[in-house]
Amino acid sequence: MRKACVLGAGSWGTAQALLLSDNIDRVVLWGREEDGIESIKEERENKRFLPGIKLPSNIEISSDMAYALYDAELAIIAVPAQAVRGVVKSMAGYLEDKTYLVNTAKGIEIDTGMRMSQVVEDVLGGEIKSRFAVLSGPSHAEEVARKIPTVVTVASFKKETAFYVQDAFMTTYFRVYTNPDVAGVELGGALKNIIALAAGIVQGLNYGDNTKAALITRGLTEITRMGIALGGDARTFSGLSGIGDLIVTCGSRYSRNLRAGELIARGYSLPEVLDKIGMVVEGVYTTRIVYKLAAKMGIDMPITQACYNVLYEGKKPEEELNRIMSRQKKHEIEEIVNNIEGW
Ligand SMILES: NC(=O)C1=CN([C@@H]2O[C@H](COP(=O)(O)OP(=O)(O)OC[C@H]3O[C@@H](n4cnc5c(N)ncnc54)[C@H](O)[C@@H]3O)[C@@H](O)[C@H]2O)C=CC1
Ligand SMILES: O=C(CO)COP(=O)(O)O
Repeated sequence: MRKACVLGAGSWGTAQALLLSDNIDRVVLWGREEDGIESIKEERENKRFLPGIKLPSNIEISSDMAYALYDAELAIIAVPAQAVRGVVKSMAGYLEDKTYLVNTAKGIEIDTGMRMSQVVEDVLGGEIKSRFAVLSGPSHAEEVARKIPTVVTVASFKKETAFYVQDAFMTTYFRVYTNPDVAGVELGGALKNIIALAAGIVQGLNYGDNTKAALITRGLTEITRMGIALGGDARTFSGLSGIGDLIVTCGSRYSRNLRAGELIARGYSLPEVLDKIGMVVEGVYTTRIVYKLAAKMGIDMPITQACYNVLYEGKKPEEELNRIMSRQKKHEIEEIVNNIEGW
């Protein structure tokens, strides 16, 4: 009998348990007791994070990490990025040699600037790399749980691991592509959340579709610039985990980062916004660390800088937008100009 476990009983963890339960005999959804594990167990529904979706009988609910990981061929990490190190530390004693480990958190560790694969390796050691993968792409829990066609990417250092994870997740409504570019896939998923916050801010200010389209497009330029500098392949940012995720997160009514930006533009303070959303808003943390990394590395990231100023320096969104619009004139794509003599 095949067994998998999902660590993190929020919206994405619950949606992934549902997804895996279509392909794998037993799925254990693990969460902390304070996350209402007992009521999820009794009601067969995660009313707080994924209301309206009943959990099938092959999903077990547990707050016992040893039980969740025992004999599992696959373990999924689905907690906020800043909690990944702690969760990986607590699973270390129970993770079996045969278990594949897949991270789905989209973020960068604030204290270290590490990507999630680096955090996992830092805790578990280099041997984990051959069994590790990252799953990312445009995929809101609310739609996946309703079996709405969704397409994502799995990246791994090892081809066989990527193929294994692809098979484990693929269903008629969930299609998975493979990609060897772990850094690129991770960075696309993390950096798009900053742009989603900015898109929410312009939406909240009642600017039009022109502004949003410009922000998405220039946001992709910014993501790609930093993504390459941190080790990603430029082509990955034109894929599902790059522009794909950017499109969904800047347009979907389910996007937490987009909604958070909107509330900020309407004058709510950051703590009020986080309280109102009630789920993790990864872009708030990613903005902080990426702003610092960009300054340290000398990388031009005007949208990230504007987000940082609004979130952490008390600057007015309208003024930040004005500042971006009136920067010095530029070519759209430097690389094209550099290759044409006389330009
Ligand atoms: N919700 C979605 O549609 C998607 C979310 N993701 C990513 O998945 C990650 C988790 O997001 P969501 O499930 O949406 O967040 P959420 O806010 O819905 O749930 C997070 C869960 O993790 C738990 N948690 C927090 N700290 C913990 C810790 N130290 N130990 C154990 N559990 C802890 C929370 O109590 C909560 O149950 C994020 O990085 C997000 O970007 C990725 C793709 C889609
Ligand atoms: O990454 C996600 C969907 O792919 C979820 O993040 P948001 O809810 O901010 O869009």
